Amino acid sequence: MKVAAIQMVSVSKPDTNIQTAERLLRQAKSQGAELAVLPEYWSIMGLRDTDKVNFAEPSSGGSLQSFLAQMARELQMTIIGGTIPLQSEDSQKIYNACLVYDANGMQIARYDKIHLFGFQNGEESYQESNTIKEGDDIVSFESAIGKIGLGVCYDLRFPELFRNMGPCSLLVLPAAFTYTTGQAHWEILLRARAIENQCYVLASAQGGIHDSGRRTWGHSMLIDPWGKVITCLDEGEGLVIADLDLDAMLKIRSNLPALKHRRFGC
Ligand SMILES: O=C(O)CCC(=O)C(=O)O
Repeated sequence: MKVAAIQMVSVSKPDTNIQTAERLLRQAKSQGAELAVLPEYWSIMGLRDTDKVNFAEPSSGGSLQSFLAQMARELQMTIIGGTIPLQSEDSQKIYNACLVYDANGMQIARYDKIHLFGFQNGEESYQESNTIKEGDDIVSFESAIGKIGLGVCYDLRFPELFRNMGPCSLLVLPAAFTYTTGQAHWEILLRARAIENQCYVLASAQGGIHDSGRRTWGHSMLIDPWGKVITCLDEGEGLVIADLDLDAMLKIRSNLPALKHRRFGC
């Protein structure tokens, strides 16, 4: 199966971001992708956190959900819709939600980001819990290539989230890592998740300077179950695309059966 991760430098105008997402999804399809993932907050990343709340949709439907469903149906592709803001019980807070659509345009999974990013170093400060309501449920879904597990951005730092999904063929991570923390940790963490779970990891990022002034790290990539980076896009808009080789994954699991050697309770 050919999979693509789309990288964006989302601006403050959601309509412009929707046009960019559409163009890049069509490009992924034209290059043969059967599954594509958008980055975290692809429609609203250029906005300040407090303004993002105004774009939240009800979970029962809205224009971002219609767009994702329609693109999946038209392009006959599984679309992991990065994240979009969905309303929560608290009108001041949103869910940072990753919705998955199958090639018929049906929503088949929803994952709400569980771990909320907090960081301050004197120059930069982020506190997602001010505007985001955390999810509680670990989410994976079945596909033609086996189980696909979902995480969002900061979730990458919590290995137990992915372990608790059971063996997946592919972990997918829409993200918008900060430049500072991404430069230090992004690739290492992604490769660690691939190595310890002996599966593919597909990460779709924001990569550049946004209208809000925030700078993101980019480096969307696909990593194989041996921990090798197969393809990577440093900065700017675009996509990475590559084939998954499930036989190679099974061979790695058989040569080095670390998943079978787990000792629960030790
Ligand atoms: O974990 C990190 O260093 C960055 C996370 C992040 O930017 C986010 O979750 O929005």
